[in-house]
Amino acid sequence: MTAIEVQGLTKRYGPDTVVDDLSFTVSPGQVTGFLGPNGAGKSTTMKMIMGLAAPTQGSATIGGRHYRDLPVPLTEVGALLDAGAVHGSRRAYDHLLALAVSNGLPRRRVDEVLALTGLEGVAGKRAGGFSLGMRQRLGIAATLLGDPRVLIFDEPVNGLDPEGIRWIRDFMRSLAHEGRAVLVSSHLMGEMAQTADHLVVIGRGRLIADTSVSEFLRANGEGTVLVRTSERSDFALRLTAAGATVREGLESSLVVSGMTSHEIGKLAAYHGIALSELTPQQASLEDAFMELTKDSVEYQGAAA
Ligand SMILES: Nc1ncnc2c1ncn2[C@@H]1O[C@H](COP(=O)(O)OP(=O)(O)OP(=O)(O)O)[C@@H](O)[C@H]1O
Repeated sequence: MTAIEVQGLTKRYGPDTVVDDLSFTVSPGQVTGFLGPNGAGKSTTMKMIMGLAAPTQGSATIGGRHYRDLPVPLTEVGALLDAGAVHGSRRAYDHLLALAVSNGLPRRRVDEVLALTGLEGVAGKRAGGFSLGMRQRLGIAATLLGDPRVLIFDEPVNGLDPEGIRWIRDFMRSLAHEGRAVLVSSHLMGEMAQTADHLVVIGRGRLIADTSVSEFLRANGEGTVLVRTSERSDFALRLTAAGATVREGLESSLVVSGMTSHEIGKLAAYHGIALSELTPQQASLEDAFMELTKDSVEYQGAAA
């Protein structure tokens, strides 16, 4: 069953439509990256999924039910929407215990989630003294108390150092490998490309792209090679015959996919064709993302 289903979801605040007829699904067993520039409506969408904001129109369901109809929500869905939401004076263990008890969950889950998130050593310490990375881990531990099949994280790597980012990324992936559905928001394409299997991209509250990461990478130039030669049409035919896909690039260049630059160089040598350029293209995902969301960002800028 689809883990999260968002259908025609719309949120208006006064005259502003911040989420606009949004539909997408989040499937089990994968990390779905929820991407969009600042102010695109990601947090608002997540809040509506979690029953923290009421949709103006449309619906968001978890395992086929609205959040408000889940008998024990923590056992179905865990969400980290704001890592700062922990009382600084509370000890990590007590924070988790209070959540477990108030949700009717067994005490042993507290020890289990502390171990899962590598916080056993600091269980007795006050959260106020935690680094941002530790607070994020504590927030993630809380989402796992009810062992839910669905997890939602809003910008979990914001402000973390590379080690913290790496830990969160690996953890999200392991949760998905266990068959859980993981929805994680970010405004950084590069980060998502390394973490997610699937991407849902929004701008100005509207759906811009709903695609697998591999498809996105393919469509945005990863693995192409720029080739220049005076024997352009001849070499294009040779490349196509060898199984490559060739299209025209700027200034009489060829953009080749499906072959490495090494293979292309060897093919040229074999046919005695001189190349004046042979350059593997570094796909800039951030560029592709900016291009994709350009209109929504420009709108934001003009409105600000
Ligand atoms: N309670 C509210 N009342 C009025 N406007 C709101 C409210 N909450 C959010 N907004 C507006 O809705 C838009 C979308 O905000 P949202 O926080 O969902 O975006 P986001 O994609 O999560 O961005 P960010 O990465 O900056 O958090 C913004 O323009 C924001 O100002």
